[in-house]
Amino acid sequence: MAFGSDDDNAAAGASTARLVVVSNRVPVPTGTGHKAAGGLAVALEAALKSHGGVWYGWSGRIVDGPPSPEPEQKRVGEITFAVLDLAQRDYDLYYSGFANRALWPVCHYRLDLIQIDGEDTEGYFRVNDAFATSLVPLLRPDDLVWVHDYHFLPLGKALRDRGAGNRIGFFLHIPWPPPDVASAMPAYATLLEALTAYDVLGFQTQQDAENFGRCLERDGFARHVADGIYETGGRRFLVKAFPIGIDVEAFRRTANRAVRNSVVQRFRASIGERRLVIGVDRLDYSKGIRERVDAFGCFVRSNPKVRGRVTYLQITPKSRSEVPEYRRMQEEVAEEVGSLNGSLGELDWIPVRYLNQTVNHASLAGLYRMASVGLVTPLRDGMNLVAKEFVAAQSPDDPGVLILSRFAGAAHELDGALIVNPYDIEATARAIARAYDMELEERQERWASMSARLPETDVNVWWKHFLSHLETPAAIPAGAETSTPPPAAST
Ligand SMILES: O=P(O)(O)OC[C@H]1O[C@H](O[C@H]2O[C@H](CO)[C@@H](O)[C@H](O)[C@H]2O)[C@H](O)[C@@H](O)[C@@H]1O
Ligand SMILES: O=c1ccn([C@@H]2O[C@H](COP(=O)(O)OP(=O)(O)O)[C@@H](O)[C@H]2O)c(=O)[nH]1
Repeated sequence: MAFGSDDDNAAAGASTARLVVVSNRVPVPTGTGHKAAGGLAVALEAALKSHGGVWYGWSGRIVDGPPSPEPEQKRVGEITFAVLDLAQRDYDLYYSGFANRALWPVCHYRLDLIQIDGEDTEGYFRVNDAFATSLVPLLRPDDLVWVHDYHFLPLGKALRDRGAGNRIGFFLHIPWPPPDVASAMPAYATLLEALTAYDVLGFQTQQDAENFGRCLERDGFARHVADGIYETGGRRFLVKAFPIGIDVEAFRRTANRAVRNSVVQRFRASIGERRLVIGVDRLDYSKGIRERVDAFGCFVRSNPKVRGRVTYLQITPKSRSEVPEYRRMQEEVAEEVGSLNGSLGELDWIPVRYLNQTVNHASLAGLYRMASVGLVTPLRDGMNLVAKEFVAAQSPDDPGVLILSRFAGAAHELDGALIVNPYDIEATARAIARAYDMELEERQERWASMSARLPETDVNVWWKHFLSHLETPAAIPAGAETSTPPPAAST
């Protein structure tokens, strides 16, 4: 089956329909002079500004009593931010429970970490229903609705059940595994059936889109009709890869200015002439941080000449700390770093600088640019924007080398990186050594090929591309229809 032979001309995004974006986190402006935080938030804000619209989701607040069913609304320019509070119990079941202890591990191929709990499952569907019930009165018949991520898999179906006839799209920011792994999800059949209610289902990579298509076909949830188009119950929908990216020009500009950034200057002074190896990740078991620390240790042990001459900076804000698997790995990583610094460090040299803090983009860009090596070695990752930011931040005259896990979505595009299997500690250590010693000419060649690819998935191209497909029902070219009978449905 083929997914997304590309009609990129469609990326014009000429729609005039109003847009309704739904995501768990909503960057509600806090005051005057507001600026959205991350690249994704900035891009979705740009999409909403160009169409006018509503950004709907969780307020970020947890309340003691029952939350109001009426969304709190705040209009800023062309965008209305509409958010619901969550009761503590609903947050525990829907977000910390089902989303982050069942869906997240399954989608990241970690069946050993999955927690299946009937109350979490019930809570997840109930919260999705509650979000749908409160959204329906805000919808106009012509609105385009764009739902984001694993928190809201059944939201489209819940909206349809409440009468929404709109075009509704869905984008999954995390991987979608093959059928044998995906079917370990609790309520798998209910989730898959619910997903067929969307008009467009977007994934980070071709592989994720294909995995999802195989789930649909293997278990009889839908029939493949042609080129990513599926059919069930008399309606058709599109399954396609829409790889996300960063705002390339904005990030390049930030990096160019970053030499003057005082945080970056202070850091430079503190490491002196030492070479910099950098990692930037949320503290998540999917990011492979422990394996990476081990690989760095192995690199130092097998290359005595680098002792005292290199600093590995790992910037790692804590994430989802209320989830036991995250708390456990936070302790494990801290222990690993402590043990490595204890055994390899010297009176005047600490090999790993480990920070549990969020660093802003302006400083990050400067740190990426200063680094000789960028370590992006997740065990599994939907895309990984850090990899793209690292490339965008480099100076063409003296670019650093990206070491990239083959299991990050970004590895499908950034072929100039040194691609590694992050489970193989010694091989990753050898890649660090190779990057550390790489000649300028090879570094420039590798960087140029990656840099040239960044604009293809620029985040503004990404949202225009997705919306152009959401606006226009997928047409099947004459003669392209397949005639495979639908496989028998399983429960
Ligand atoms: O909202 P949190 O629970 O604090 O988690 C933060 C976000 O993590 C995930 O990010 C993913 O999206 C990135 C952009 O598409 C992608 O590059 C990365 O590979 C994914 O892990 C999650 O999908 C978001 O919903 C969370 O807000
Ligand atoms: O201290 C930090 C750590 C991370 N980030 C940003 O958080 C995003 C992480 O996105 P990615 O796709 O790499 O992973 P996710 O955390 O979404 O799984 C990137 O834009 C990073 O620049 C940041 O601004 N400050």
